[in-house]
Amino acid sequence: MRLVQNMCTIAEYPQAGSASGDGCGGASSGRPRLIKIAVVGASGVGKTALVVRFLTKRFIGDYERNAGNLYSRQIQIDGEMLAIQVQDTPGIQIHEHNLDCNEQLNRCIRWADAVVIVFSITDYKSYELLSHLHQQVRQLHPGNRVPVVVVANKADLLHIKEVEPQNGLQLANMLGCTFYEVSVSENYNDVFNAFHVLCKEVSKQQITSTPEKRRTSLIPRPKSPNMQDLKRRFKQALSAKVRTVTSV
Ligand SMILES: Nc1nc2c(ncn2[C@@H]2O[C@H](COP(=O)(O)OP(=O)(O)OP(=O)(O)O)[C@@H](O)[C@H]2O)c(=O)[nH]1
Repeated sequence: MRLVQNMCTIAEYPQAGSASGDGCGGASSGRPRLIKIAVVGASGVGKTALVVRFLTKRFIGDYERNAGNLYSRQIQIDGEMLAIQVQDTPGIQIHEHNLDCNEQLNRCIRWADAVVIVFSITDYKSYELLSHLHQQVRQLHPGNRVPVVVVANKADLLHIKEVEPQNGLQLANMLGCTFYEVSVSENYNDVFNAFHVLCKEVSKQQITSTPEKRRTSLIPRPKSPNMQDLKRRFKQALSAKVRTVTSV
């Protein structure tokens, strides 16, 4: 795993639509296709722990408020090597039911090909943020169905839960998102599956959209008629007609 940069420099990374950032650079340039994932959610829900667990299999037990780091790693999915960039974002605050989404967070969401929204089953407020965040993603990607996975974390802390995991599932279904209940501290496989499914979804989108673009550019345009040739053939036809008329 490689920690790329602090997210302040995120703009320096390939943007969606650029040669390596639009997912179509891999096949032609030999570079692996790039998949960019933003991990968002309230403070303390386990975003950093989730990202680090996915990338290193290790669990971080310490809590340190983070400013947002960008991690990169190559992983193989369905036989293809993909370059994954995961942006960990600072915890979001909610003020009187208004989402305090700063420009930094918006930039991360805009940058991403896919989003993981994390809440903790031990924190009802973090659950309430879920639909606000989902709305924010849809607003920042108008007309583009960016895949979103909802992760309900800290499933090992059932004795202090404030949210029924079932509620998380229902809400995720309503929003059209895939749902995963995980314990980052106890289970690596569920964490891996959540990211794996997301990467597969993005990869599928990239593959289906790219050949389409290519195909349309490869379809041979009907040749514009050669005017000289048309004139010649027209003259020929005319003179043949004239000949037929005079012979009659
Ligand atoms: N018991 C338990 N603790 C967890 C789990 N996931 C994360 N934690 C702990 O929760 C605390 C917060 O985790 P972080 O990953 O730092 O949370 P964060 O969402 O990145 O927090 P911010 O940086 O404030 O946004 C840490 O002490 C983690 O060890 C889990 O599945 N179970």
